[in-house]
Amino acid sequence: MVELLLLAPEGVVESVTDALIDELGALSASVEDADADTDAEKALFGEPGMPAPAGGWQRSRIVALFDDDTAATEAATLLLAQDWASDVSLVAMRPVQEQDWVRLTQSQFAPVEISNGFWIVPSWHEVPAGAQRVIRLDPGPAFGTGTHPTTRMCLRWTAHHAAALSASWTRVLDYGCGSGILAIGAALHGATAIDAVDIDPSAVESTRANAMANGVTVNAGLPDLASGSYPLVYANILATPLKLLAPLLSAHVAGGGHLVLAGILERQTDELKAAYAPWLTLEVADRDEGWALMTGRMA
Ligand SMILES: C[S@@+](CC[C@H](N)C(=O)[O-])C[C@H]1O[C@@H](n2cnc3c(N)ncnc32)[C@H](O)[C@@H]1O
Repeated sequence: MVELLLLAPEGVVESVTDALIDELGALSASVEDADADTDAEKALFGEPGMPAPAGGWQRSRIVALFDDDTAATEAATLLLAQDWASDVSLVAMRPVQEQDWVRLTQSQFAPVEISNGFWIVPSWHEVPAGAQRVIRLDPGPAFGTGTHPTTRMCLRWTAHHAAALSASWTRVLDYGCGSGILAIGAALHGATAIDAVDIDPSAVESTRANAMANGVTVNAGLPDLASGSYPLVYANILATPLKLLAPLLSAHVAGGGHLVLAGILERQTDELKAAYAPWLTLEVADRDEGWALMTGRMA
């Protein structure tokens, strides 16, 4: 296979990628910030709920993959002949080494130990010796493989509190379930009635599939599914939505129940504490790679 490396200004990036894929036979086209890691780099995405600081990168690096030399040459010639593409430049045309992409991807996801004997293990790996509780999970479209510190902290909290909190496992809510990993982790520690909700329908599907693959029962659906109060509520989202969701999430925590929040950077903990103060007192329960886990108990 052969790849074309192109540079394009903000205004034409979409037209270039559309033309490459729809008309010029590219097998794929990826777009990156051409100024990444330089002084010219500008932030593009803000946090959810905040306006994006810009509509696109000033200059994008586009990498388009073709079957062979002839297809790549023809595509480059046709593209660069368009008058709307006069500011697009061809930086390189180079052969791409054939790779075993499946093997390469799999090699990047190793088993993760959450706490003593509690593991997350991709389906293509042997279960490590000594593992007592195992979540079998492969990377998929939904967030939550166990490699992110926010997920790991929630699972660690689950493992450390399972024995002391057995009364809380009767009803559990995983709000923003992604892959369903927290719900599955709770089920493996004895939770029985678990609702897992997400605004993204593909996350709901992933949660259902992953729960089934792990042989546990999780009731997954869109956020409307959450109803009434739960002795234990998890929400690993991000600081801005967690602040907006404070009244709703607090209303779902039963008297004496626990709220476990993640997706919060260490510098954001005071804001979160203030947002939840009308309902409960949040404290930092764990820290990992600049992220904080905050928990609180309803009076
Ligand atoms: C960081 S992922 C967490 C996934 C998983 N619970 C974990 O701990 O790895 C956050 C998830 O929350 C979902 N989400 C974001 N905003 C939401 C909202 N307002 N209501 C429900 N789900 C939301 C996203 O679609 C995403 O799947």
